[in-house]
Amino acid sequence: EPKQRDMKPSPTKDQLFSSYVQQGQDAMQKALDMLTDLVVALSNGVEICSKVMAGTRKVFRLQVVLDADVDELYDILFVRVEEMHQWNPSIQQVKILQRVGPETIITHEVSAGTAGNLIGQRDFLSVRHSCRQRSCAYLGGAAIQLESLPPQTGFVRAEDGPTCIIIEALDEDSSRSRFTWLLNMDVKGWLPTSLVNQALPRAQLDFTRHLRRRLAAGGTYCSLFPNDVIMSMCVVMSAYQLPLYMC
Ligand SMILES: CC(C)CCC[C@@H](C)[C@H]1CC[C@H]2[C@@H]3CC=C4C[C@@H](O)CC[C@]4(C)[C@H]3CC[C@]12C
Repeated sequence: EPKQRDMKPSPTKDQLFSSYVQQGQDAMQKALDMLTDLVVALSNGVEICSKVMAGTRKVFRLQVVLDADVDELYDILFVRVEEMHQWNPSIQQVKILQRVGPETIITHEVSAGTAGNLIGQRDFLSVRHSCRQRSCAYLGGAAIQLESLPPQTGFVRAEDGPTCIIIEALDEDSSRSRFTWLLNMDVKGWLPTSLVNQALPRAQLDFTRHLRRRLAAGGTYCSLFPNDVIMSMCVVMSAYQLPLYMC
């Protein structure tokens, strides 16, 4: 009876938080399990690993070696996740809504509706869980629902997850890492499957390209102005004969 359901006490903060941690851990485990029995295909010379899950959803695995150690990648991808839009034009915003604990956060993400994005703008509500180990880090995530942030008009609420990213130090050179990302996304909306299945691996490649550029810029990366903008500012400022330290 609806009346009785209304009377159910709402969960306490502790109960809520431990359920978020649990959802994050479950997502990570589910996503890790999905990484088996992938099918390799070649698309325009790019190797794409995928498999079709129950139903029609296709999941994609991207695996690359990056020029960064596990700490740096963990820092960029988890600790400073809110800065992601500064180096990744596919993302408009990542906002941490709630810090559930040192390893678990609730995030709201908005993708950019840029020209290269065949799918259009989406927003996501996720629980993200991380597990930092000596020579590797795991980042897991799943879509969640929050009464405080229901799907907004004008936005298509998509679902990212269960998903995971595995960052492992290379045995032969721990200043480099193997980056494995399982993308398992329901983009929602009425779109042909073939278009979605083309756009998703492309979004993964784009992400990697931007991440590589961010890593190459390293510690000198300026969050407010990309390097090329700084250079042109220097040119303009020196034209006005401003002291160079102001550049
Ligand atoms: C194809 C269209 C709809 C979407 C394109 C943008 C996609 C690729 C973007 C939107 C939000 C993004 C996610 C936002 C937050 C995180 C948490 C971080 O710890 C690892 C990266 C990860 C998991 C991002 C991966 C890339 C992502 C899924």
